[in-house]
Amino acid sequence: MKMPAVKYQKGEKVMGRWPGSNLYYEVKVLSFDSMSQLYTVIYKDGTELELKEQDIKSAAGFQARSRSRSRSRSPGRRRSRSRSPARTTRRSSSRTAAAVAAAAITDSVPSSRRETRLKDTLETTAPENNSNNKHETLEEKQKEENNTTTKVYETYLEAEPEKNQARYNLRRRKDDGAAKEVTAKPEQLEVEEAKKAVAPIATLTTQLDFGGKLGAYFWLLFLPAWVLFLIIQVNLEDPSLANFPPPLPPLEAFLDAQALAFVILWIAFQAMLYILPVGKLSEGMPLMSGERLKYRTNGFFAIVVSAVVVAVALHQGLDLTYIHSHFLQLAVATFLIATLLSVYLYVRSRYAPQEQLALGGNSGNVVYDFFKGHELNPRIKDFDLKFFCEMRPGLIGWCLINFAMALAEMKQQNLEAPSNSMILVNLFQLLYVVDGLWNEEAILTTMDLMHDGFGFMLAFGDLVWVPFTYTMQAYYLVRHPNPLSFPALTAIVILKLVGFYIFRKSNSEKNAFRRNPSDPKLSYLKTIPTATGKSLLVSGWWGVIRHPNYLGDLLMALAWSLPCGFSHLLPWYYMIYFIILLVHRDSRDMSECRRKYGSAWDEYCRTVRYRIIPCVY
Ligand SMILES: NC(=O)C1=CN([C@@H]2O[C@H](COP(=O)(O)OP(=O)(O)OC[C@H]3O[C@@H](n4cnc5c(N)ncnc54)[C@H](OP(=O)(O)O)[C@@H]3O)[C@@H](O)[C@H]2O)C=CC1
Ligand SMILES: CC(C)=CCC[C@@H](C)[C@H]1CC=C2C3=C(CC[C@@]21C)[C@@]1(C)CC[C@H](O)C(C)(C)[C@@H]1CC3
Repeated sequence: MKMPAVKYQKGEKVMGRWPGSNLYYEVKVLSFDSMSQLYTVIYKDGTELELKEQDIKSAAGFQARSRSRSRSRSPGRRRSRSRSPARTTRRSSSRTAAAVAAAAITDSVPSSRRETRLKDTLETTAPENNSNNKHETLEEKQKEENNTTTKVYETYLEAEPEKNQARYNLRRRKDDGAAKEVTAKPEQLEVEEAKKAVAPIATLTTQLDFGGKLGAYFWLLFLPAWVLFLIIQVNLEDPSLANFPPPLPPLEAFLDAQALAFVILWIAFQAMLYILPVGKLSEGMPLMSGERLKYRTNGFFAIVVSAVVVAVALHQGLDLTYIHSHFLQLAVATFLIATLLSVYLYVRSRYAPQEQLALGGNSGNVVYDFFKGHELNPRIKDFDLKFFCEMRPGLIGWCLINFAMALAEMKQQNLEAPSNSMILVNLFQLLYVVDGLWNEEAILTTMDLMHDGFGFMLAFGDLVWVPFTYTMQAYYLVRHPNPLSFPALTAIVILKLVGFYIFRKSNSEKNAFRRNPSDPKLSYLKTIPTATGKSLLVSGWWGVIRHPNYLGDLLMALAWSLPCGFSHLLPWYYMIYFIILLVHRDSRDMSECRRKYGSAWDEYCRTVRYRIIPCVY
């Protein structure tokens, strides 16, 4: 069989396209892999990538074309015609190819800097294929108008993020040691290569979160103990810390077969609602492999059906105050289930294919990996365990428990209706959950779904922590009434609504942008392109602070604790925990984004200086 000729030879200097952009840089061909039909090239900054032939142009042809086209262009353009990437580097020797790509900035940078950067973009653009021609026409226009500049350029980049992902090997060849050899048939190569492109490498996780291996031991013991402590302490007549430690109930009081049966029934019921072919099938964000998973986003339907079923059961004489009187046993039963689930998740993560693993959770330490979780989207057929656990039994269970606490309060305090404080806590948290389920699709662009492995931390968090500690305010109010004056009530409601508005608007803005960056409704937003092909919002909510959604969430958390008054610290536990959680989450996210977006992220951080509270933090 005659082998096709290799177009570019080893050592040859050619122009290689930078992944996710239309920028071409001088690169040297290192090798050609006839199996995958990919060239390994090295950029001037030392980056080694694998490129397809169509993303390489011969240097001579590239310059000739640039020159002839430049002649017919504006003087500004002509002046720069012979500029090579090398010259770009000379002007600012520290700028790498990645940095230049990332710095093809938007309207947000001061105009002088913008011009300089725009030049980089224009001068290195190749005119070869149709899309490039389209690009170029747009650029010409931009140059003439000189005000919308790279916005158009960027829209073009963003229009094809998946294509970009599939076409480049973003993995540095230098790190390639652990990659498997390609043994697939030629027709499979395209897909296999796309998968290989950004698949995580089977290296050990070295950067450990949550206090590392020792931290994992600590959290594994502390988190369940803290839940038990809260439940026992808050139920004391005087839950103040002066009564710490609370008297421990006898061991047999922790376990209750009936409570376990209720929990299993509840989870099974939610699982049944989840798999019903009702509601939208939403697409998740592209995975490392380029694939997009489908999720049944019928959470709102699930909570409505659950409410109807609970109402019918109440009508039939079900005593929901059982939840209050057996809170401890229900929590222990749920903890057992979460632990079993985590063991299952740990075991299956050991057998999961490379491309389905999260970056973390592979430290080699069983306890740490069990705690952190390693498989990104563990599924049984189409049943997504992480999505289900995060959005259903715990979240809807939270509302059920709150409602049960309102009934228990009426029973305990001989009331005809729940107190105002209890009503506020119930309504506020119901709004939070219903909103989360109504906008269920938005969870697909959050950190948990996109980056974190599913292990004990999330399984326990979703199934135990959320329903049994987020309900602490309602649980507290059952035995510790806190009457509210009308002005206090009004102020708390306003605070909740302001927080909710910020939370919802900012989450929706990011979600809409991530789903369709070229959505005309978002065209007013300024963005920073990054070398990955994705952009970062730098105006709108995400231009005010780096985590506007956290700010809204924190204001809401404040509104949930205020109805409990200031007599005790425990109903404020959620507020304190949430500040710690979000500050830690923000720093985790910062490191992750810096790793992903490099200098573009630094540019974002320089532009948007504050993390969660404007002008403060
Ligand atoms: N009640 C609770 O217990 C909890 C509630 N939450 C809430 O859940 C929601 C989701 O939170 P979380 O997942 O932590 O984080 P975010 O929804 O804020 O997601 C962070 C990701 O958003 C993307 N991003 C960051 N900055 C920008 C930008 N400028 N432009 C575009 N995209 C950007 C990045 O991902 P990429 O670039 O890869 O798309 C980043 O990794 C929040 O509202 C939070 O308050 C969170 C934790 C607990
Ligand atoms: C201490 C410990 C075990 C922490 C685990 C953290 C989890 C409890 C939280 C991580 C992210 C969460 C989110 C929600 C609930 C809490 C957990 C699971 C969330 C589902 C609540 C409802 C919101 O509308 C939300 C969908 C935005 C939110 C997403 C993140």
